Amino acid sequence: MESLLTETMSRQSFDIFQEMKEHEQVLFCNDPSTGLQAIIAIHDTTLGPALGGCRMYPYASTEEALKDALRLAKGMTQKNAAADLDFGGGKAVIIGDPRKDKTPEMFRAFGQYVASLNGRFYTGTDMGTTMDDFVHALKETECIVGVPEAYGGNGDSSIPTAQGVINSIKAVTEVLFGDSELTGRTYAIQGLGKVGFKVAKMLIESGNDLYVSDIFEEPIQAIKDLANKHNRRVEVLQAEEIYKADADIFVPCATGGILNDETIPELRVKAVVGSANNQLAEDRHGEMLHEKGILYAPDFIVNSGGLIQVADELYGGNKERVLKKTKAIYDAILTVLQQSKEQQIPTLVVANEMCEERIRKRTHRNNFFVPQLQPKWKVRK
Ligand SMILES: NC(=O)C1=CN([C@@H]2O[C@H](COP(=O)(O)OP(=O)(O)OC[C@H]3O[C@@H](n4cnc5c(N)ncnc54)[C@H](O)[C@@H]3O)[C@@H](O)[C@H]2O)C=CC1
Ligand SMILES: O=C(O)CCC(=O)C(=O)O
Repeated sequence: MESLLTETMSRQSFDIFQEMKEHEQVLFCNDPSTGLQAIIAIHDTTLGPALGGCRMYPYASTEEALKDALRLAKGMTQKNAAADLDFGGGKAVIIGDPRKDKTPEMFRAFGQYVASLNGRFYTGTDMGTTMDDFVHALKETECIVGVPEAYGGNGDSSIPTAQGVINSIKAVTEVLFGDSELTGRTYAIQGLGKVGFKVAKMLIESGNDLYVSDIFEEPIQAIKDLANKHNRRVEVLQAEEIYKADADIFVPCATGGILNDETIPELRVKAVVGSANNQLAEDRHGEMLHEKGILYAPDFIVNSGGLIQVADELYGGNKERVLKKTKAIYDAILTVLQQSKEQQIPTLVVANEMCEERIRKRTHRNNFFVPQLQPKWKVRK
């Protein structure tokens, strides 16, 4: 907080309300006793309480963390609308190194801040956090999702997220090659974490060789071991080399902003389909991919499997319902790709319009007066 204020004062150009633009609320959480420094961003609650995961990342500055939280929260409004869920967009970021700085107390403190929002924000895992972290937060608030099955939840949300990525790859191969076969294509996977590793595993088990990259050695070793067991080959690329991989499909499953002015000219793939949130550095990069003839499957549809599962948890949890909705990601991606082809416009434009239309229609429903609900003030009958 202090560093944000210092930055704000020293750089006249930084205006927090300008940064927030259309966001409803931002909560800065500072708990020196546990070392917690977090930002909760709520973008839009027109469709319902905000729902979105919590990322832990060693941000270089508070400004960088704030920008990430704001952008991720906005993406959740789109993702909830795209998946036809009655929730709004929000996201949290914890500033710190997930490999060194986590403690149970930190997540309990985080849980208290979530509780203070009194049902305006539900959260769970994202990059750098796991279900175990949120078991601590759950002691302070019920507004936690992606809860382990042993605690009555739907369990690991990265499983349906990975399944949604696979379903999206099938839709893309249908458009590229005329069938939805996973086998016989080449894939370049960036990031072998909770989602990326599962995607890589499914692709190896379907008989594919892979290009992969990660910044840590353990997941690389684990995927090599798995590939060996299945007689498949994994070629490990340095972080920056993954963009130049001679593959059919690039599967980004790590950080955002990786499709930008520097990387797009390097891409040799036919399509980009991955779980990473906010893959496009800016919307105009969707256009750049379109002009280059690279199919871009919009991230907020591709990676909506986890959200579908955690939202379902709040309605009592039903695995069949989740599976059915996760399968529908295939149809949604296929529709976006087909419309983009027919209308000769970028896939992002089609997907954004689809979300805006849903929000417009549902905003109208939310405005409808329901007589059983008590008005906030006393009204004569
Ligand atoms: N977990 C989920 O269910 C969902 C995740 N996502 C998004 O998918 C992405 C991955 O999420 P998780 O797998 O949960 O995160 P994770 O933290 O479990 O894994 C991320 C992996 O990426 C690696 N990595 C980080 N920077 C890298 C770089 N520059 N190059 C290569 N590898 C790098 C990390 O070492 C780690 O292995 C994130 O953008 C997240 O927001 C989106 C929807 C749901
Ligand atoms: O997948 C989750 O656990 C929460 C949903 C989310 O934050 C996301 O889709 O980015």
